[in-house]
Amino acid sequence: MIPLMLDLTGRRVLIFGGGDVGARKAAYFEHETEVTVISRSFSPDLEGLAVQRQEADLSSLTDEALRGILQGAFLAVAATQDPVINNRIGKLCAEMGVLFNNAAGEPGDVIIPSIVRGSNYLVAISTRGKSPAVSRYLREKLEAEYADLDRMIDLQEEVRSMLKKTEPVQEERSRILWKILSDDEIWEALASDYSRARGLAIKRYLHA
Ligand SMILES: C[C@@]1(CC(=O)O)c2cc3[nH]c(cc4nc(cc5[nH]c(cc(n2)[C@H]1CCC(=O)O)[C@@](C)(CC(=O)O)[C@@H]5CCC(=O)O)C(CC(=O)O)=C4CCC(=O)O)c(CCC(=O)O)c3CC(=O)O
Ligand SMILES: NC(=O)C1=CN([C@@H]2O[C@H](COP(=O)(O)OP(=O)(O)OC[C@H]3O[C@@H](n4cnc5c(N)ncnc54)[C@H](O)[C@@H]3O)[C@@H](O)[C@H]2O)C=CC1
Repeated sequence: MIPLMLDLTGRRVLIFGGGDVGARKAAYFEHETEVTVISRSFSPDLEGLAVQRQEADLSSLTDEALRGILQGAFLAVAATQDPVINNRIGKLCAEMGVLFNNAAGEPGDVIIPSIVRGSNYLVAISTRGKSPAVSRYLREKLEAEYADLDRMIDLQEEVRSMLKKTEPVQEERSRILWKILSDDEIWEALASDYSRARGLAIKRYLHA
């Protein structure tokens, strides 16, 4: 398996099963595209999410009826607690070319990762399905360790464009950017005062 960053605009995502896990998966896609949750009951966690609901008892639906629901979908998530139902949806998705994520049952062709995000970056973490708790653990570590990453990216972007005008040698530009990334004092300053961090970077590495 390999990671891809997807633009889901205009693609339909379906979540089968509206329990706590279905609600978490729905929240994952909520701001990206149109999401419909199909279930016979709906968790309170779904309240306030911008998702459509469709009430249905999946075990009483024929394959033909399920195919009708899946028609035109880009990705489906099976999140009922019944692996038989989930796997059945997976089989139909495979036939129809719909991407499939299985929250409980035989793995589909998509894994939902843990995500660390800022306005300038996106990190997706997976253990290839072996230990979701480790994915979450790693996400929390990264969030704590790199709380100022957004500001470092801003600083790198700024210095990088300054260097392009003033430093003709590419290796030298790269060396300076790495120096800034490796400077603990600049990271420390970024936590509270961007302009001080920026000043330090310029003084130490651009006018050296
Ligand atoms: C394969 C995968 C399929 C998929 O859903 O795509 C899957 C499967 C299963 N997870 C289960 C349990 C837990 N899942 C979590 C948490 C998350 N699970 C997520 C993804 C994935 N979970 C995919 C693999 C990801 C990877 O490759 O690492 C995350 C990353 C994303 C998200 O869901 O949003 C999200 C963390 C988000 C965050 O906080 O950053 C926790 C921890 C917690 O909640 O504290 C627990 C309890 C502890 C534990 O069991 O580890 C069980 C039931 C096991 C049982 O019955 O005992 C199954 C089914 C099974 O294993 O059969
Ligand atoms: N992939 C993941 O990240 C995780 C997966 N799990 C597993 O995911 C499964 C779901 O967990 P929860 O959401 O906590 O369970 P839950 O029991 O709270 O929710 C299941 C939902 O599926 C619906 N449902 C079940 N059978 C149905 C049917 N025949 N027709 C229509 N709707 C139906 C129920 O109405 C309910 O809304 C469990 O097997 C759990 O072990 C658990 C934790 C994380």
